[in-house]
Amino acid sequence: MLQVAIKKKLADFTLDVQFTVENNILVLIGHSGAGKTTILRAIAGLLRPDEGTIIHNECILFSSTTKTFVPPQLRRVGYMFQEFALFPHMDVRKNIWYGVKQHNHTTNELYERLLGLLHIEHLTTRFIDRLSGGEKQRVALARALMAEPAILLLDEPLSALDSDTRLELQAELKKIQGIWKIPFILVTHDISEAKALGDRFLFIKKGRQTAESSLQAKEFLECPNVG
Ligand SMILES: Nc1ncnc2c1ncn2[C@@H]1O[C@H](COP(=O)(O)OP(=O)(O)OP(=O)(O)O)[C@@H](O)[C@H]1O
Repeated sequence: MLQVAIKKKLADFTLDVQFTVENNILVLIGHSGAGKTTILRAIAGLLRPDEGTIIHNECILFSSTTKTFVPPQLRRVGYMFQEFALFPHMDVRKNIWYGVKQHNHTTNELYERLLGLLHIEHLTTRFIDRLSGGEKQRVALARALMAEPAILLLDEPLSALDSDTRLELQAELKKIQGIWKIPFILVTHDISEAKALGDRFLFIKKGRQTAESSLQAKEFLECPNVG
């Protein structure tokens, strides 16, 4: 379980949130500038909160009290950015293996499995600038999972895609979460995407959570707190 209780002074307000994530998908919803990406950056270790704790399975990743700050490369947090952050001068294979320290039987097996799961076997020698948006998304997801993260953060991962590809990849993300069984935190502005993917929802407004919910998708439609 991931436990987050942090405060961070930002330009216009103070981010102040407390939540937990089990091995399922938590969706962060809120207007642009509400603080969603800042929460992900704090969990990944790319930003240091002013106060609070971030604890994963009893391992303290951040604590202002004990002055603990585990650096990003030691956190086992996969982060899929809005713009994918793939390397254009490398082919798909190199992108997926980037950052993996060991090439052995286990990692080779994982690589083959991810190619199959994400239907990208035929793309391994293709350069990134020759891929469609949906293919890039799959490669970025394979790269994030190849590092065998204990937590996966997804910042609007499907926002650049057409609606058919989006639906297809939503189903794949859900399936992969079911197989990996680690906490996923997903940021989206799209309510139908939130409903399709989320097990729980956290509504963020000016750095504060306005409501937390484990409502089923149908009931979620009527929730008045979105935004
Ligand atoms: N390191 C920082 N120091 C101070 N203010 C920051 C910092 N990073 C972001 N901000 C500000 O904090 C607020 C929250 O930004 P954040 O990127 O977390 O929002 P968001 O909800 O992810 O928005 P979007 O949906 O547009 O991506 C914004 O007003 C932003 O300008």
